[in-house]
Amino acid sequence: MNNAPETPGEQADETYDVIVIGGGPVGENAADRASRTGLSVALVESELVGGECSYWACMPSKVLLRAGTVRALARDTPGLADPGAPDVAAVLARRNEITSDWDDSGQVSWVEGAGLTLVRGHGRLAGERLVEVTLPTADGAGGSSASGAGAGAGSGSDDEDAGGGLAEAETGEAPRTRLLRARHAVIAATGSVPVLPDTPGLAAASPWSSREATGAEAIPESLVVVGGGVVGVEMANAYTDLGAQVTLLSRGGLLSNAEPFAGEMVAESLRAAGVDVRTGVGVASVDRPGTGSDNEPAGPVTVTLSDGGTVTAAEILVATGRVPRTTDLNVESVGLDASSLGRGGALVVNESLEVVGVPGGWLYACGDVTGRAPTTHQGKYQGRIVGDVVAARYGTEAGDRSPTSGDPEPAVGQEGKPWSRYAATADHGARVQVVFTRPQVSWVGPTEREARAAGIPVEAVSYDLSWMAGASVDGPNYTGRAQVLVDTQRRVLVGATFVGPDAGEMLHAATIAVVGEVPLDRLWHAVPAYPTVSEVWVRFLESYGL
Ligand SMILES: Cc1cc2nc3c(=O)[nH]c(=O)nc-3n(C[C@H](O)[C@H](O)[C@H](O)COP(=O)(O)OP(=O)(O)OC[C@H]3O[C@@H](n4cnc5c(N)ncnc54)[C@H](O)[C@@H]3O)c2cc1C
Ligand SMILES: NC(=O)c1ccc[n+]([C@@H]2O[C@H](COP(=O)([O-])OP(=O)(O)OC[C@H]3O[C@@H](n4cnc5c(N)ncnc54)[C@H](O)[C@@H]3O)[C@@H](O)[C@H]2O)c1
Repeated sequence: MNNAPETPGEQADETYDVIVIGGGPVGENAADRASRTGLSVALVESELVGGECSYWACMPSKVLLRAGTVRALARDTPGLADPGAPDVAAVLARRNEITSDWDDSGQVSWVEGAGLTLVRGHGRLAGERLVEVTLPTADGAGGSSASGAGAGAGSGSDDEDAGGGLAEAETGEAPRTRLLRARHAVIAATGSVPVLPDTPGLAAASPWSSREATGAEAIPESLVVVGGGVVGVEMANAYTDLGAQVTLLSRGGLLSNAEPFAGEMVAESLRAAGVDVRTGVGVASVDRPGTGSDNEPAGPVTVTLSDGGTVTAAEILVATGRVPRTTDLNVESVGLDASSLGRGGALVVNESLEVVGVPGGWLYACGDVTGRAPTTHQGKYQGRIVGDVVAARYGTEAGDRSPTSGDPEPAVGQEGKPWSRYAATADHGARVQVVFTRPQVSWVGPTEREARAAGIPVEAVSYDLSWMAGASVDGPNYTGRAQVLVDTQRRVLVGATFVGPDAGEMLHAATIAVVGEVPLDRLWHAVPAYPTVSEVWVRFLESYGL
C-alpha cells in the first residue's frame, strides 16, 4: 500500500482521499469501488448524477424503441392482431418516467447511501491532486442544471468547512469556486460530447443532437438523420416507429464497426419499415429559413447531398460520432498537451487506467473520456477496475468490502497482469456491443476483418438462425443470422456476431466463451436447450467439424 504524501502548496477548501470528476455511470462505479477500503471519495458532477446514459442516451433511446419492437413481435405472431401504431403520448410519458423527468434525486440517494460525497459543480484539474470546482449558481451557470439541489458537498468531507458551498452559491451571486485536494487519486470520468461536422449551414440550422432526439416532447412529421452509426440507426428506427417520415444518410454503409452482414440486414429492415435509407452519400450543405425565434419560426431543413440530390425534413439529427470530453478539464495544469492526448482528445490510459504522461500514479481515467470503448458497460467495467486499483493501492481497511482476489495490485506506473482485477483486458479482445434496432445486432470481440488485420488465424462459421427450431416457434417470419470466429490455431472462439430478435440477450454466452477461452472440445459439452435459438451453438461446432 502506498500512502502518498500530502500535496504541498495551495490551501484546499476540502480534502478527500479520492476525487472522481464526472458522476455518469462510469464515475459512479469507480467512486463506489474506490471507497471499499475505507477511502473518503468525492464525486464531482456538473449536471445530473447518472450522466448521459440515464437521461439522454441508453435509457430513453431504448424506451423510444420498445413499443415498435413489441408491435412488430405481435404482427409476426400468428393469432395476434397488429396492435396498431404506438400511442406516442404514452411512449413519451414512459420515456419521461424512465428518466425520472430528468431529476436525479434517486441517484443522489444512491450516492449518499454508498457513503460518497456529492459535490455539485464543474470540476477542472488545477495541478497535482487538485481539482477546482465551479459551484452552480441559482440559474445553473457554472455547474449543475439539475433541479435536485439537496446534495451539497459535505457528508464525507474531512474538513469542517465543507458543505455550505452549494447553499451559498444558490443566492444568485457570480459563480464561486472551491479547491478540492485529493490525498491519493483523482479519477476523470467526464464522458464525451457529440461532434458537429463543419458542413456549410449545418450549425445555423439548429440541428438535433442525440439529446434532442432522446428528449423530444413531440415527434416531428419528418426527420433527416445524418450518420449511419449506432445513434443514427437506433433513432431512425425509433422515429419511424413513432410515425415520422425518416431519411437516413450514411456516407458509407450502416454500422461500419460491425460485420458487414449486420449493417446490410438492418438497412433492409429499416427500408421495409419505411425509412428512406441512403448509403454512400455525404452532406454538402444545409439550409434552413428562419431563426427559430417567435418572430421568425424555423422552417423545414433542406439538405443538399454530395450526389446533388436534396432532402427536406422538419428536423435534422446529427449522429456523426462523439469525442472525449477533455477540452474543459484543464489538462495543461498537470503537464498534458495536445500531443499527449489520444484520438479526439482522449486521456490515454494504461491497462490499469492510469493516465499516461502524468507520473506518480495519482491521475486515472475511465469511460468515454478514454476513447477506449465508448459504451456504458465497457466504461462501468473500467470504473470497477480503476476503483479496485485505487482501493488496493491506497486503502487502509481490509474486510468484506475490500477486493478479495489474490492478485497483487500493480506498483504505481505499472500495469496489472492481463485478466487480473487490476487490468481492463476485455477492452481489447472481448469488447461487446448491442444495437437495439429491429433486428437487434450484438457482437463480442473483433470482426473478421479486424481479426485478420491483427494476424489472428480465424475461420468464420456463419449460420441462418431461422433454421433453428426455436426460431420457427417464435414465428414464421423470424429473420436472423449469426457468425462465430474460430481461432484455428488455438481452437477457441475469438469473436461472435448475432443479428435477430433478442440478439442482445444471446450475446453473453459468446462473451463467456471468448473471455474464458473455452476450448471448442469443451464447448461441445455446453448443451443448449431445445427448442431455443441458442441451439445454433451446436450447429456452429458441427459446421467447424466437431
Ligand atoms: C443516444 C445514445 C444512446 C446510447 N445507448 C447506449 C446503450 O444502449 N448502451 C450502452 O452501453 N451505451 C450507450 N450509449 C453510450 C453511453 O451513453 C456512454 O458510453 C456512457 O454514457 C459513458 O459513460 P461515462 O460515465 O463515461 O460518461 P457520461 O455518461 O457522459 O457521464 C459523464 C458525466 O460527467 C459530467 N461531467 C463532465 N465533465 C465534467 C466536469 N468537468 N466536472 C463535473 N462533471 C463533469 C457530465 O455532466 C456527466 O454527467 C449511448 C449513447 C448515446 C449518445
Ligand atoms: N446501443 C449502444 O450501445 C449505443 C447506442 C447509441 C450510441 N452508442 C455510442 O455512442 C457513440 C456515438 O454514436 P454515433 O452513432 O454518434 O457514432 P458512431 O461512431 O457509431 O457513428 C458515426 C457515424 O457518422 C459517420 N460520420 C462521421 N462524420 C461524418 C460526417 N462529417 N458526415 C457524415 N457522416 C459522418 C460515420 O461514418 C459513422 O457512420 C458511439 O461510441 C456508440 O458506441 C452506443
